[in-house]
This record gives sequence, C-alpha cells and structure tokens, in this order.
Amino acid sequence: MTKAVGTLVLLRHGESTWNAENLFTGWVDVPLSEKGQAEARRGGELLAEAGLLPDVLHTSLLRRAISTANIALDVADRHWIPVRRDWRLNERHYGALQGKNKKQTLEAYGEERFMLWRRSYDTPPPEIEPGAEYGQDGDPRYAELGDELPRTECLKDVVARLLPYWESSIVPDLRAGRTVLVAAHGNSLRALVKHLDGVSDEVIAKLNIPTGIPLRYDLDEQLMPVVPGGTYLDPDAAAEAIDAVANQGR
Ligand SMILES: O=C(O)[C@@H](CO)OP(=O)(O)O
Repeated sequence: MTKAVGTLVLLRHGESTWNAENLFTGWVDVPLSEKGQAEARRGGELLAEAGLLPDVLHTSLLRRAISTANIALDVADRHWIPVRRDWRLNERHYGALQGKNKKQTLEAYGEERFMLWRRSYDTPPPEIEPGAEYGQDGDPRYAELGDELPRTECLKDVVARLLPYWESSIVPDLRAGRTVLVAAHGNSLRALVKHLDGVSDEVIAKLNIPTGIPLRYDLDEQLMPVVPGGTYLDPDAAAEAIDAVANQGR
C-alpha cells in the first residue's frame, strides 16, 4: 500500500502590474496590481476554508511571488511559518522579450513565432543583450550565479534548473509530512506540474496556470500525484482564469 507524504500546494502569484499591462515579464521584478493583491487575499481565504494550512513556504526571488505568499499566509494566519527562497523558482527568463507588449509582439512576429516563444518546450526567445534595460546584470540577488545568469530560457531550461531545488529542498519537506506551499510563477509552476504529472512536451504547451488560486497535490510515496493534475481550491474560478492566460496577446 502506498503511504501519503505531505501535501504540496502550488500558488501562482496574483496579477502583477505587467500582467495587467500585457507585457512579457520573466525576471523583471514588478509588483502586484491591486487586483493581484485581492487575488492573494482570496488565495489565503481558500487555504483557510480548506483547512490547508502550510507548514513551510518556498518562493522565488521575485516580489510578485513573495508578496502573494505574504498576503495569503497573513489571511490564513500562517504568516509565521519558515521560508526559503531560491532563484530556481523564478519565472522563466523571457530573454529579449522582457518588457515587450504581448499584443504588439504577436502582431509583429505572427501567431506561430509568438506561440513558439511563449509555449514551445524547447525554443527560447532571443537572448537579452548585456546591460539591457530589463536584464538582470549586476542585480545583487543573482551575484552568486556568475556566468550561469540566464539570458533567455525555454521551458526545458526551467525544468533543468528547477528540479535540483525540488529534489534538494522541497522533497525533504514533503517526506517529513509537511504541508508545503510553493509560491512561484506561471512557467516555473508549469515546469513543476510537467515533472509531477509526467506531461508530454506537446501537452504542456496547452497547459496554463491561473493567478492566485491554490492548486493542491496529494502525493503518494513515489511522489506521484494521487489526483493527476491536482485540485484547484476554486475550480470554477480556475477554469475561467486559465482561458484568460491562454488568450493573452489577443
Ligand atoms: O510574462 C511572463 O513572464 C509570463 C507570465 O506572466 O507570461 P506568459 O504567460 O506569456 O508566459
């Protein structure tokens, strides 16, 4: 018989100001919009209503994920739990597209190239130039990365840089029976879901994660999801929000 380990809860940050402006964001450290803050509060309410109270938090190094977790945990009265943060949970680096408008990019390059850059598994956008306005050169939080600082990433690159953190830091918390909240981003969470559910390279292109709605995964002893795809704490809101993400740029 398989024995359940701790519970994993994935939370994509609430709407950011750049989500609202329809700009490619990636590693640019933009804040939550007011709507995003409200989504984070709702996320916290959903956690509390479900009695799904995190014991530990893992976040990226970006304030939209950090603020979302802080707000949600405050609402759920779990603001005091231990926290670890790591660049490996960051959003996919969007290369030279960072700061560009999605609609204008779609119009300039066409549907096929736009979707290849947004959702193909292994085609990264063009690299960002050294010293570019929306690059991360010289950002102290990435100092230890040195030459490893990404200049662009495809989802395959995100899977490769995320899995070492999953194995070394998140899995031990799950094996200890903890309820683990991972507050991160659309594409870093798509990378994690791909790994957990064994989603193919083709199918992951069509999988989108909504902002601010906790996604619960109960895992068995082999860390396989008991319910494939997990369970959104508000499935109706999730379905609507997933369509909105898929249609960005239009
Ligand atoms: O801009 C980004 O960083 C991401 C997430 O907001 O966008 P997309 O959904 O187009 O990958």
